[in-house]
Amino acid sequence: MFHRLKNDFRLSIITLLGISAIIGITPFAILRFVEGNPLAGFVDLGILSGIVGSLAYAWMTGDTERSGLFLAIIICAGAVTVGAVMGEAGLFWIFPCLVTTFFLVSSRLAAILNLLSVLALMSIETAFSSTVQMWTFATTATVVSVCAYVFAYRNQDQRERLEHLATIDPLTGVKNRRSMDEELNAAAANAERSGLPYALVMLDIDHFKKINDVYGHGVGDNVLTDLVALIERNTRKSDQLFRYGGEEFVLLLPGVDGSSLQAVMNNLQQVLRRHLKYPGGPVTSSFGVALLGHGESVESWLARADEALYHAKETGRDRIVFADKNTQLLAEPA
Ligand SMILES: Nc1nc2c(ncn2[C@@H]2O[C@H](COP(=O)(O)OP(=O)(O)OP(=O)(O)O)[C@@H](O)[C@H]2O)c(=O)[nH]1
Repeated sequence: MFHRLKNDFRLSIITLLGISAIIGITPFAILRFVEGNPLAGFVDLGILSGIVGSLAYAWMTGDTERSGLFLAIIICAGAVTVGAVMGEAGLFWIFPCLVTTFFLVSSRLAAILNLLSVLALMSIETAFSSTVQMWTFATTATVVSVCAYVFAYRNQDQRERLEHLATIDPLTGVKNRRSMDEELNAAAANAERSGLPYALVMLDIDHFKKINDVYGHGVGDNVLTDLVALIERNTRKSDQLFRYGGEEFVLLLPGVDGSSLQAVMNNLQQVLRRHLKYPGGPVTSSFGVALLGHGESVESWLARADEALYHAKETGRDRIVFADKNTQLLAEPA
């Protein structure tokens, strides 16, 4: 539970706001009934049920986009209804709602929802005691919305930047090992659900240390970026490349097995042999390839590909080694 809250920003916001709203609104709902205003009491109860429903939906399905939107609509509609039913005393509820929407949906959608809510309230004659009060309300609501918009925009921008820094390898621009773990787990879950075959390739540049030692790290870096460009140009859009560490990469190939996998690998090896170069000549690579077995864990899948790569290195480099389902190694002709 804490893991989900920590890793899913919107879920944590929905949970925090949902619980705050429940704690904040419940005493008012009770008070309305005690004071003999059942209409307002039922409005509060309706809002509370909507919030609880969105919260439960978010936790059960993980679909925080839809539940966030649902929650934003409920609180805006709720605030407008409270303003309509209670008049002046109910108007203040719109202000926390105007800020909250920016945490639940995209900034643009939040701005639209806020505008619609303020216009809806302004169209209810009984909600305001005078025209001056109505325009004062409209102005303050706009100021609050604009400030919340600027804050949410900056916040989202910074979050995206942080996410980029945490998941992308700065040298090559491909995803790093951290994102790889997530993607491999997602692939294994999808394979289990849909039966789609997945292949994993561990690729390691041969004698890379020599390139660095003789020509310097700058040349080594260029070889790494050239390798990534070549692989990306010669694989499908659905394939994903990750930097596993140093001069080692992992390529995740969905939807290939058997002979098509062999063809993909042979083509990739040829492309790299032909086009990957450093000032001292061509650069070769070794490959360990493993198909995801039925019910196999990601750890075992990676270990088999790693073992196959080790075998490729041990048996002369510049080779593709396929690991079969039972972790026995099948050396392919280079
Ligand atoms: N230029 C550059 N070098 C790196 C980077 N990351 C790791 N390396 C170097 O990669 C080299 C890896 O060397 P080894 O693990 O001995 O592998 P190798 O020389 O390729 O030998 P084999 O894999 O056995 O063929 C080391 O010299 C690291 O310093 C990087 O980002 N840029």
